[in-house]
Amino acid sequence: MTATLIDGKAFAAELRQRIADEVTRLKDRGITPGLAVVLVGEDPASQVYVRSKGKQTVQVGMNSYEHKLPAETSQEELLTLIERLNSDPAVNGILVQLPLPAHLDEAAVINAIDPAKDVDGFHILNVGLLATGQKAMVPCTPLGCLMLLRDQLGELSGKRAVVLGRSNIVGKPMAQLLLRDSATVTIAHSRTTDLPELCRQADILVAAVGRPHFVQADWIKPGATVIDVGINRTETGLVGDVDFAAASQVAGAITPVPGGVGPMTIACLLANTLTATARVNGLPDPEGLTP
Ligand SMILES: NC(=O)C1=CN([C@@H]2O[C@H](COP(=O)(O)OP(=O)(O)OC[C@H]3O[C@@H](n4cnc5c(N)ncnc54)[C@H](OP(=O)(O)O)[C@@H]3O)[C@@H](O)[C@H]2O)C=CC1
Ligand SMILES: Nc1nc(=O)c2c([nH]1)NC[C@@H]1CN(c3ccc(C(=O)N[C@@H](CCC(=O)O)C(=O)O)cc3)C=[N+]21
Repeated sequence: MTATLIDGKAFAAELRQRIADEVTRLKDRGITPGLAVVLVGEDPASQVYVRSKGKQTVQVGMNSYEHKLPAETSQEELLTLIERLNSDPAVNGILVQLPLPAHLDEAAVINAIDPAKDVDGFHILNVGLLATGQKAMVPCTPLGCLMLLRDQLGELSGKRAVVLGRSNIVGKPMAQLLLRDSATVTIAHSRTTDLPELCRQADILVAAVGRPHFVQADWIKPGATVIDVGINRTETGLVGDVDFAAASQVAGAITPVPGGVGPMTIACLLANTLTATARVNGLPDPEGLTP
């Protein structure tokens, strides 16, 4: 069997087009959404993402504000910037690129962001709102994965889903979204026993582990839908957490790396910025951009 390729790049391009159309409508009312991205330090991979985010923000007609701070920035300086962005009406979304340098308190920084501008959905208020089924800002990567899964499968209700990874930015919110769609969800991690056997029961397998080619073809239930979140840089280039070549002979549908979840993450960041802008202006949520 050869799996259907889930084209995240094309899906993300369509999503950005819809966002651009909505931005045009907002601009007619005198509203231009603005996204502020804060990068502390000079991590080369982070610089690439931030540049790419800034470019796509402008392409959909939004204002992009980039704040690049030196690696030695103090907690106080960073919090002062966040306070300034919180009270700036031109800024509708704030993203602080993670990971932060070790001397900074990541949780304190995230929780200092106005929850209404928290387009990453990492603030404890948004985490709690999502967990209790209330209107939240939803983390971009899991939201992008959910969109791809719904597009591929239609209905997720009753499906068995296994999420590999329990991070606050991918694994846990992914599990919450799948649960909200009434999938039967198992979260696996480094202490999980009999991982291959567990994965073989999954109709939906989401891999967010951060290890190249970790998921083997014989862990996959024939016909399953496989979402590969992993971004791993190796000598042979960018690879996911799934052994793609072998897995695509077993899976029913699978995302590639690159060109799968990655582009969806950035498109969903713009979607969240649009949603935040609509909400702060008392407008209804834009159609199809929220779970
Ligand atoms: N495409 C995109 O847009 C994005 C991609 N990523 C990528 O996704 C991947 C995961 O990211 P993130 O969640 O931040 O990573 P983390 O390192 O925070 O979490 C990794 C998770 O994988 C688990 N894990 C590690 N080793 C094993 C193992 N041998 N067996 C089972 N579970 C294991 C860890 O378990 P434990 O908790 O027990 O340690 C942990 O829960 C990375 O490759 C990252 O680059 C991340 C964000 C966005
Ligand atoms: N506050 C915060 N929010 C994030 O959402 C966040 C973060 N910090 N820190 C880092 C991770 C990682 N991440 C990616 C975004 C896009 C691609 C992406 O577009 N990838 C392309 C390839 C890009 C390339 O070639 O390097 C693809 O998969 O096709 C990947 C990874 C967001 N993250």
